[in-house]
Amino acid sequence: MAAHPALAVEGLGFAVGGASILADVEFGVARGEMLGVIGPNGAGKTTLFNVLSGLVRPTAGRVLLDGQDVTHLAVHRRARAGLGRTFQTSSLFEGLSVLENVRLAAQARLGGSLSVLAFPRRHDAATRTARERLAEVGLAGKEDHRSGDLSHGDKRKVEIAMMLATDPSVVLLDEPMAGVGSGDVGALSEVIRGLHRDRGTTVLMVEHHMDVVLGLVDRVAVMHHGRLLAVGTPEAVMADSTVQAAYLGEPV
Ligand SMILES: Nc1ncnc2c1ncn2[C@@H]1O[C@H](COP(=O)(O)OP(=O)(O)OP(=O)(O)O)[C@@H](O)[C@H]1O
Repeated sequence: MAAHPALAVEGLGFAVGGASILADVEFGVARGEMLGVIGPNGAGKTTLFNVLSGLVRPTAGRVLLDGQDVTHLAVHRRARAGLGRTFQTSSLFEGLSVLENVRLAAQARLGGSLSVLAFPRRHDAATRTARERLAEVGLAGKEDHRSGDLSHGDKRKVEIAMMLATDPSVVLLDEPMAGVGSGDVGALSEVIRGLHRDRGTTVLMVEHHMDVVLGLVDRVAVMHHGRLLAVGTPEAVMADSTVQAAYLGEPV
């Protein structure tokens, strides 16, 4: 058992204009664990992810990555420390091929010298990484497709491959099933399951498809009005009367 959770938040709060958007949010995610974050619309899930990834600075509390306080680190420095993120809306360059999109992410990771001599080697290494990550998400054979022509499900897989190309140890998936056709949900769920099972990546996932979340995660955190209502196994959380009350009138 590692000494520190892979990711933890302590006393997290975010207030703006007198409104409390997040308050006293506190939980830890163990290395290799998959945690789902659920809650009714407006509960604060996206804000929480924005605070975790560094897009939003909390007004109280701390974010710890492998025990290290990253609360004041900028997005790119957090990414370099091993935190990956996908967004609710697509972040692909639609006019580029599938391979080119993932290669760009891999190149960003490899970074380094801009020397003309070093460039071809880095380009080759990035291409190799991109092909491997695409195979991992089940897109081998689609490398040359134009990204904009893909189904929503395949676009999501490209985004996951891009994130994997940066070699993250903790990933934040923000509504990975948003806009994905029902026929693609199963395949995408398997890709997410693979992140966790095959790579041992620590995963936090916000997702509205309750059956998807409950079928994938080890534990669920339920948010309501900016607070953490409950954290536990899917069975325990869904049996919790306060959670049921929060969802009253909403399909669970
Ligand atoms: N910077 C901000 N200024 C003012 N209000 C904000 C700000 N950020 C978020 N909010 C408000 O905080 C609440 C929580 O928003 P958030 O998007 O985090 O919820 P959510 O759980 O992700 O909702 P959804 O499920 O609809 O995506 C909303 O009422 C939102 O309007």
